[in-house]
Amino acid sequence: MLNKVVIVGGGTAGWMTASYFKAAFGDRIDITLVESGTVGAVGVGEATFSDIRHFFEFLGLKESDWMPACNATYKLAVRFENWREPGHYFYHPFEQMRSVNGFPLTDWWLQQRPSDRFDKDCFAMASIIDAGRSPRHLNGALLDTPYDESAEEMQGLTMSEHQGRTQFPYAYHFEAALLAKYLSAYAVERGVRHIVDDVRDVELDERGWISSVRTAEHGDITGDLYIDCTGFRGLLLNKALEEPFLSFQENLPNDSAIALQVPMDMERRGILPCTTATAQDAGWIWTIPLTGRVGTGYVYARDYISPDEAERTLREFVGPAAADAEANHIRMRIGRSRNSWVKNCVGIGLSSGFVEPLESTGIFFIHHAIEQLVNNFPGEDWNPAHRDLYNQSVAHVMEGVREFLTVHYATAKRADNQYWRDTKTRPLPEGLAERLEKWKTQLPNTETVYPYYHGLPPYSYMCVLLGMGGIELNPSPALALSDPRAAAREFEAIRQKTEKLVDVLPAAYDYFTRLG
Ligand SMILES: Cc1cc2nc3c(=O)[nH]c(=O)nc-3n(C[C@H](O)[C@H](O)[C@H](O)COP(=O)(O)OP(=O)(O)OC[C@H]3O[C@@H](n4cnc5c(N)ncnc54)[C@H](O)[C@@H]3O)c2cc1C
Ligand SMILES: N[C@H](Cc1c[nH]c2cc(Cl)ccc12)C(=O)O
Repeated sequence: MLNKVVIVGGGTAGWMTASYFKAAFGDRIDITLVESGTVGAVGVGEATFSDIRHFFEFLGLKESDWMPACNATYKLAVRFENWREPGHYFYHPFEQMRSVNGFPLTDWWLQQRPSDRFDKDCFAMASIIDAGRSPRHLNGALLDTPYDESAEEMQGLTMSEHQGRTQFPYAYHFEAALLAKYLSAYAVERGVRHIVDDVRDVELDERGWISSVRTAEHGDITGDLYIDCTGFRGLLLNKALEEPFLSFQENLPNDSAIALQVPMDMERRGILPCTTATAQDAGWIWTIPLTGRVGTGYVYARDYISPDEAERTLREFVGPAAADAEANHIRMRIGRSRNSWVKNCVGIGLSSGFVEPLESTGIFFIHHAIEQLVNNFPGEDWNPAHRDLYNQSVAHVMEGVREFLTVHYATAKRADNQYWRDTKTRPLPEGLAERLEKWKTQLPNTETVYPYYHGLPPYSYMCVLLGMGGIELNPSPALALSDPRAAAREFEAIRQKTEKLVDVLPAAYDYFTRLG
């Protein structure tokens, strides 16, 4: 039986993989995780997709178990500030797009324009976030949505099976290092062998497959399957097996980040329950509220700004609270390994691929990769079809997200300096130019977005196009011939429902005080 797995790396990817495999296979799998005591994890990665709830569910963990341990908060959307013009913002929320008479509500919005805010008119979430509300009532009940948390048909599905069935109303923010610690305890309790040591060498057999990893103090560690979770280094996949890395930089030039962890009195500040991405002269700054601090960072392109200037900009943006915070400068490798599974090695996490964290896709990539690897787990015969299916699925997810992020820059109205002007003339991933043309005629739908599963539904594209404001969008001509009253009623219903929810939902901070 093929059941001996060696994971190299103890960041988010390593521990998510170890704990999920234990939950999936129990004692029938033998896992050793080796992580360096000297090379740290990247230490960022605090915002997620709502799908991550299936990960915790799979592990049998409740929010009340893991959230307080990880200083976690709720994320109801990404809020984009200043991408169109100074002072403008919009949300990309976790909320299903409604449709009226077969047309998405955003299409009706283009025709009726009840206000200048598509997000407030079409979604309840925008006003709930503006008011700093929790998506759960103090008794733990979810805000008023059609989502049934306990519905049987919602259990045990993979992320791609869930897509389109429902939209869970929130994701999480958490402290990456605390999550890794929490998951390591979970995995070790269930039998994962944990070795703290440096992998110095990777031994290959005569076929070029990995036969062992050589550590500094624990000798050679052997397994059947090796998971490379060594981050941007790609020690096994890219270095030992020489799998090439395909860069996305011609589309997405941001190659660096500087991160700060800023302690704050969150009771006084309050929690805005979303990730904020504020456009800057050479990139953008993320702001992520946790229960005891704010995580923030500037994602930028070195071609346009130096690391020192980026650090100055970030510190100014945060203000005096950042004075004592230590800067973590990070060089980002943007793109993907040509294949993430090569021979008996699978790269998961940053070794497999990464795009800038504009839509918080890093942990989603990891979760997706783990689900796919469990579904395609190799047998004794190493049937290459499993490997090929896996590689195809991982490539589609990363290529789709590459395209989605490029859409943000290509369609942002901001064009006030060279960085932002260049975003309009960069090469586009193959097929995107044609899709952008289609979206000018008809808002994105399942037929016209990137055609393979990549985690983002068509409504996510609608939000970005309507919010960024750089291309002209038109309502479907059919709407001029249609009865407008049902759509008008829907806008009014959303307005009323939102008003009520803002009134009755607790402040996000108060909810977490209760949870902790
Ligand atoms: C600036 C930035 C912001 C991000 N923000 C988000 C976000 O908001 N949301 C999101 O989903 N994702 C985000 N990500 C991505 C997220 O951080 C990663 O996907 C996640 O942390 C996984 O990292 P990893 O485990 O692959 O690598 P790492 O965290 O780098 O871990 C690598 C591990 O390998 C070990 N290692 C390395 N070399 C050796 C060796 N020789 N021997 C033994 N062990 C070794 C290290 O000790 C470490 O444990 C962000 C990434 C960056 C760069
Ligand atoms: N897989 C979906 C993807 C998704 C749907 N709406 C949003 C909003 C934001 Cl900010 C990120 C991702 C998604 C999910 O995670 O719900």
